[in-house]
Amino acid sequence: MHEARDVVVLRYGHRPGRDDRMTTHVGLTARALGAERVVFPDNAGQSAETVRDITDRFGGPFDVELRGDQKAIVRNFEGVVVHLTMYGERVQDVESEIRESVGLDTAIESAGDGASAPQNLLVVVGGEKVPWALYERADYNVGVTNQPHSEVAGLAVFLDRLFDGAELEREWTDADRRVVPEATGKTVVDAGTDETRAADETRDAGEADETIDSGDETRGSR
Ligand SMILES: C[S@@+](CC[C@H](N)C(=O)[O-])C[C@H]1O[C@@H](n2cnc3c(N)ncnc32)[C@H](O)[C@@H]1O
Repeated sequence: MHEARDVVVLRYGHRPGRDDRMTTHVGLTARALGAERVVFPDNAGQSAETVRDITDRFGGPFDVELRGDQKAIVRNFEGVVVHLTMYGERVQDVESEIRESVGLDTAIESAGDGASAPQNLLVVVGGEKVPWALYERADYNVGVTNQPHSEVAGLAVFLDRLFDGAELEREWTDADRRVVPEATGKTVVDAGTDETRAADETRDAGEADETIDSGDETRGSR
């Protein structure tokens, strides 16, 4: 196996109020689907707080960073930069090359000698219009279909392709709570003891729902 590499998601641009819910969901999706870290613009403190709160309750490891220098992060990133855009190359055409470059291609990993060293990966998703320089700097401009949709949908599909579904089996550490998968119901247990919170189960699941939605003040649509 190669040494660990980091998958970092960068939310490029944020309009406070209008983008709160989308930015929060970019962070939650990055966390849930296998990234190590999300970087938000420094005016997205409310979204950062929500994602940190979910991580505290439902586990990690996962880091949230607030940074004001997004152009510099992209310019100076040491590793592979993927920019998700509807104008990009089809994800199904480039996913294997990207997986290989970050050491996630199982065929290459098992090849041992001769396999290139894994690199960190920066996945950039936009909000409002992103600068042309980002298209030029990116090692890959990748489209999840060449149809307009959302940064959350694009990120989710891209990460699942990147990890080939392995992220769905992830174990979480330092969680207070764990959701029990079931056909019907909303059961949450104490992660440490696995003791069912019988009386509180519906309330706890409801709290998580509320927190996730807390960035949505329905202040207008995109
Ligand atoms: C709602 S779009 C806005 C795009 C903006 N109008 C522009 O021209 O850059 C916000 C983000 O969603 C992502 N996105 C939208 N459609 C996509 C697609 N088909 N594939 C990959 N990412 C997509 C991109 O990261 C984009 O920056």
